[in-house]
Amino acid sequence: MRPKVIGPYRVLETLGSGGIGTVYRALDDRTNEAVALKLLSGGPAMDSRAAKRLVREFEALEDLAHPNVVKVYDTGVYQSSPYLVMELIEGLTLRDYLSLRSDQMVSSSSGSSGSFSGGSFSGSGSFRRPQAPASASREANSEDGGGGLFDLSAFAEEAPSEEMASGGSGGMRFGTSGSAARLPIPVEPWLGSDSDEVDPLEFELPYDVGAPEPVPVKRESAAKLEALNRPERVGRLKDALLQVCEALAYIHAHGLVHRDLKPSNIMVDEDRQVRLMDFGLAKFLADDAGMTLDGRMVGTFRYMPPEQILGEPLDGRADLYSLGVILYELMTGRPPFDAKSPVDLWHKVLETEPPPVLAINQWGDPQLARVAHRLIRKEPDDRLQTAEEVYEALSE
Ligand SMILES: Nc1ncnc2c1ncn2[C@@H]1O[C@H](COP(=O)(O)OP(=O)(O)OP(=O)(O)O)[C@@H](O)[C@H]1O
Repeated sequence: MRPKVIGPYRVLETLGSGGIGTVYRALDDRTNEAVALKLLSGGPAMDSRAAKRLVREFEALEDLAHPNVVKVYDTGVYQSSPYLVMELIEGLTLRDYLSLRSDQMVSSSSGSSGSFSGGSFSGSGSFRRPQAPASASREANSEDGGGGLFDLSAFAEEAPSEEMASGGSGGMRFGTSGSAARLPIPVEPWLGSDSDEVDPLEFELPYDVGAPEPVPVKRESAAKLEALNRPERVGRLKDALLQVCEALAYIHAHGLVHRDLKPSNIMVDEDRQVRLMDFGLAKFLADDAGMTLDGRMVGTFRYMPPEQILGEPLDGRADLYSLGVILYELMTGRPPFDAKSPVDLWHKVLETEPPPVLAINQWGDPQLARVAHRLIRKEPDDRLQTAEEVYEALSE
C-alpha cells in the first residue's frame, strides 16, 4: 500500500516502479516543493543488496550538479527502507519522447526549445508519465529468487519497441503494473510483421562496419522507415543525444560510470532538456568491478557491453557502448542483438556482429548510423573513446 507520509514528504501519487523500488510524486511539507521520492521496496532477501544499491546511488549523486543530470536533494529511511529524494522531472523517457509526432510538439524545430503538446499532457499542463511495463522485470526477478548470481530483471526490464506499438494507433499503455490504462498518445507503429527480407550484401555502406552477417536482414516497411526517419524526429534524436553526451562527459569526469544506461533512464522534460536518471549502478572507478560487492551482476543485459558481461573492469566506454545500442535501437526499431535468454544474448553480444543499421533502415541518417557502429564495437579500444568524441561525431 502506498505510504501517505515519508519523513517530511507527503506522498501524492505513484510514478512507477523499477527493479529496486517505487518512485512517488511527493510534496516537501517544509518548502511546498514537488519532488520525486524513490523508496526502496525489495523483499526480505533483497533488502541489504537493494539498500546498498540505493546508498551507492545517493553517494554517486549527491555532489553532482549538471543541467543534464537529475539532482538528488535528500535521503532517509522509512520503515527500514532507505529512500532518495530527487528533482521531479515532468517529462517522457527518451523512447516515448521520440515517439511523439511532430504535431504533438508545440515547436517542431530540432533546437533545444519547445515543449510537448497534445494528448500527452493533462488539462493542467502537467505531464502524465507513461509507465514502463514493469511486469516483466518483476516476474523475472522472482524467477531469480532474489538470491541468484544474475538479476534476470536486467534481461527483461527494458520494454521492447513492440510494447510501444502494442496499442496500435489507439494509444500507449499507462499506469502502474497491473493497472494499465490508455491515454490518447498515438504511437509510431515502428515494428510489425510486414518486413521485407533483404540481403545485407546488397548494400553499399558509406563506412566500414566489418563483415556483415551472412544471414538475411529484415528490412522494415516503408511506413515504419518513414516514421523513424522523419527529419523532425531525427533532429530531436540528435539534440537529445548531444545532451546525453554532455551528461556522460560530466559524470565520467567525476570518475563515475553509469553502468545502466538505457532509454528509460534518459528523460526529456517539457523544455526538451534531457536528464540522465538512475545512477543506482554507478560506482567510482576506483573500486570498479563487473559485479556488485556481493557478487550479483547488475545492469540491463540488452545494453551491456561485452566487458560488463565478462565481469571485466569498466570505464566510461562501457556507457558509450550502451549509448550505441540505444542509438541503434532508435534508428532501426530493434536492438542490435536480440535473444530469448540471457545466455543466448551474451553469446550474440560476444561473438556476432549486428546487421548494419542501414541494412535495416536504408534511409537512415548515415552519420548517426556511423556513430552507432563506432560505439557498439566489442573492444573498448575500437570505440569512440569519450563522450566528447561522440558529441563531435554527432555534430559533424
Ligand atoms: N526524478 C524523477 N522524476 C520523475 N519521474 C521519475 C523520476 N525518477 C523516476 N521516475 C519514473 O518513475 C518510474 C520508476 O523509476 P525507477 O527508476 O524506479 O525504475 P526504472 O528506471 O524504470 O527501472 P530500474 O530502476 O529497474 O532501472 C519510471 O517510470 C521513471 O520514469
